[in-house]
Amino acid sequence: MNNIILIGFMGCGKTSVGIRLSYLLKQAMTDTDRMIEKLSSMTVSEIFDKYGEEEFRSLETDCLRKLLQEPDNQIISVGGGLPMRSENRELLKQLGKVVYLRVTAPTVCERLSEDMSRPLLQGSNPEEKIRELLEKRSPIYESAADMVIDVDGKDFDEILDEIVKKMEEIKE
Ligand SMILES: Nc1ncnc2c1ncn2[C@@H]1O[C@H](COP(=O)(O)OP(=O)(O)O)[C@@H](O)[C@H]1O
Ligand SMILES: O=C(O)C1=C[C@@H](OP(=O)(O)O)[C@@H](O)[C@H](O)C1
Ligand SMILES: [Mg+2]
Repeated sequence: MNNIILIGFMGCGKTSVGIRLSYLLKQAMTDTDRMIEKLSSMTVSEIFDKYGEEEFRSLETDCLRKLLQEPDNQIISVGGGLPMRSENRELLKQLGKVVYLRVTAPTVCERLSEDMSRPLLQGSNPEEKIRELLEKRSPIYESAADMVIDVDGKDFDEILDEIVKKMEEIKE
């Protein structure tokens, strides 16, 4: 399929870049977190609290299977942990081109230190958790990606420009 899928760590900008890319390219947009919240009538935090992370991961897999049945040419932003399941990485490949928005820990800390909506960062030492998780996940994001965009210090327009240019390059 020809979707564009945005992956990367929490706070790298998947959802906000996805919205802007969808507007720029005039393509529909789906965010898997929002899709799960809509289908379950619960927030991501409520799902983690009530059913735990594994159940949330299964809902993410369900989302990808549903997206395979939906119209093509969408922008899809996924949750930061979704590519950790190998089954999900296979589904992402089938769905389209995977764009990894690569971010460093200091930028994530700056953006998310006050944020209460990400259950995995609600412990006593979010900075340490961010560094730990980022180190563990980075090689997996890289292995799942068709292209990598470094996002630190870049504004949305710069990131969109890079994505569009690199998409054209890999089409040729
Ligand atoms: N390139 C950027 N420049 C400035 N702020 C950004 C950038 N990308 C994301 N943000 C901000 O960081 C926060 C997290 O972004 P979000 O799109 O929710 O990330 P993700 O979906 O990857 O977790 C939001 O407040 C968003 O506005
Ligand atoms: O990295 C993760 O495991 C998660 C990332 C979140 O999405 P964002 O990456 O959009 O913040 C959301 O899916 C959930 O809180 C778990
Ligand atoms: Mg998001």
